[in-house]
Amino acid sequence: MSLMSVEQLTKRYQSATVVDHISFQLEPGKCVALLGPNGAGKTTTLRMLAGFISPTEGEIHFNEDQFTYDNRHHVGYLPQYPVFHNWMTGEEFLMYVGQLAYLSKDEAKSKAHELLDLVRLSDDKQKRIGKFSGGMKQRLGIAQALMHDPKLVILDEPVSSLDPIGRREVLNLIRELKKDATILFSTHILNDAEEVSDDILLLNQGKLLKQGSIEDIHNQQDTKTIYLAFQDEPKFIEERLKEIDTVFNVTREHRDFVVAVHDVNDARAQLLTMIQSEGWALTKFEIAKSSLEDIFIKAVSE
Ligand SMILES: Nc1ncnc2c1ncn2[C@@H]1O[C@H](COP(=O)(O)OP(=O)(O)OP(=O)(O)O)[C@@H](O)[C@H]1O
Repeated sequence: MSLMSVEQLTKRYQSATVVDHISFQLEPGKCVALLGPNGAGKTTTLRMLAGFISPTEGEIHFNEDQFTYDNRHHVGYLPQYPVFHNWMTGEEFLMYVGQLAYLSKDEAKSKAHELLDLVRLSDDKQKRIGKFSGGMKQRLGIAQALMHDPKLVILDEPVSSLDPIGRREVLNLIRELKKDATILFSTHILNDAEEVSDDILLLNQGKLLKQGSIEDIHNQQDTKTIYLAFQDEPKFIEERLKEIDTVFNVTREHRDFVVAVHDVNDARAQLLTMIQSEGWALTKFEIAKSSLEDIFIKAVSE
């Protein structure tokens, strides 16, 4: 059963529709990347899901069997530009956030220590936040989003402003968090999405262009390429490969035959059957994936 269902979610500002009837479900335990170019509507979507702004139309439901009241109790949120009290220490800040979430002082202290440990800031817990690096602040921001044990953790561009080291630290942390929580994070860095997320939502001009697992989205591409190489080049190989229905083009790249196909699963089965029955000595069989960047650019430009 899904953790959250979003139906026809829409946000209009005056005449501008910035989120346009988007529908999707978030499955528990998944890490989902919300992708889209600048101005696509990512922050607006995340702020509606977190309960900070109201939709103009549409609905957001948490699984009703588990939750019955205000969604905000179940969502932890890291804004794109988090603001801290720089004169506080990391520990003080987390305890303050915990008390705002109705934890007792003792509960807040113990949760703060647990999370400082998780985000690897225990050694810096007495340091003023003003002296933190960008990566440390972002990790503290993630810790504050977890203080009330939310079911869903929403992170708005958690790595975009960080240097490579800070980025790596936060990506590692997301990878760890996804063992226990459902995570939805926005980014326009496609490698990051590919590296840590299970599913993606691709938003452009307020519309959801693609959604699903990264693997499914790769597989949905219209065409695919399979690279083949053989120990000894079989005779009339190009003509023979073109006999397969789903193969629509064969070209050469050095020793490789580059086989363009419509349906990769079909092509794999038929190519391997042909190669085996002909006894051709195969030395390479490689399915080239379109990168997420290719898919993103194609979807947005269409
Ligand atoms: N309060 C508002 N009033 C009017 N327009 C708004 C408001 N908030 C956002 N917008 C507009 O909605 C559109 C989507 O903005 P949003 O911040 O959600 O995009 P985004 O995908 O998060 O972009 P970025 O990657 O640049 O942060 C933009 O055109 C923005 O100008």
